[in-house]
Amino acid sequence: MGYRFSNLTAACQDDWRAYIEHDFVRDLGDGTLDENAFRHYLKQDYLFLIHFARAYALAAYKSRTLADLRQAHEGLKAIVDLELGLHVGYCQEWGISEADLADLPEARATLAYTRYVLDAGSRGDLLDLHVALAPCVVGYGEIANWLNAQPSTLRGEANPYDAWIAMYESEDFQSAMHAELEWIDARLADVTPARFAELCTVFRDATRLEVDFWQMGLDRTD
Ligand SMILES: Cc1ncc(C[n+]2csc(CCO)c2C)c(N)n1
Repeated sequence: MGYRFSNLTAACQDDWRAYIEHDFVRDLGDGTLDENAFRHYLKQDYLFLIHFARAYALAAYKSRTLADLRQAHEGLKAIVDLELGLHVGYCQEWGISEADLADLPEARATLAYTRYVLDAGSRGDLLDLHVALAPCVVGYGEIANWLNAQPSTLRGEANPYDAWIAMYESEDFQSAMHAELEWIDARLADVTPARFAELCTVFRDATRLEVDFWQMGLDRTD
């Protein structure tokens, strides 16, 4: 008993490192990532964000307290009112129009990951849902910090992906990540070992699906 978020990453260290230090991430950091791989990722990420917004709506439905309901509402609003708009603008800078995004076929890796999160949350409680979302929310913050610690990472105009790194290292994003960590830490503090084992499975599976999402970008698979 007395678990914390770090016990989840420790329980699936190999999968977690494979996600944080994926070749897609390394190439993005040193600026060598194939531009078409990045475009493929950006397009699929638009669909990912839409389903992620649905997951926050599911979190609202699963909330037992006003505090949890407000948190889910904030997450949903952030994606629908802010992040999707920013994403569409960012896609345009990469030559992807709104029309391209509107009739995009969903890649298998996007389908698998997003529906897995929604299913883990539907089957379980609010903690299962947050644990399924955590590789996304916490992982991208950790990736930005990991990239900044690598000597091979190139920052500024020399790297076409600099804006991507800047987004996830930003204070706004890092503080949202810490709020999520605190929420999960508080709930993990009193779960039983059997319950923790269930949550580890959810966390590991979602992490593996993040790895597949990066790989989909590199391979440009549908
Ligand atoms: C495959 C994939 N995984 C994670 C993120 C990052 N992300 C998406 S929504 C969100 C929560 C903040 O509202 C975060 C951190 C992404 N873009 N694409």
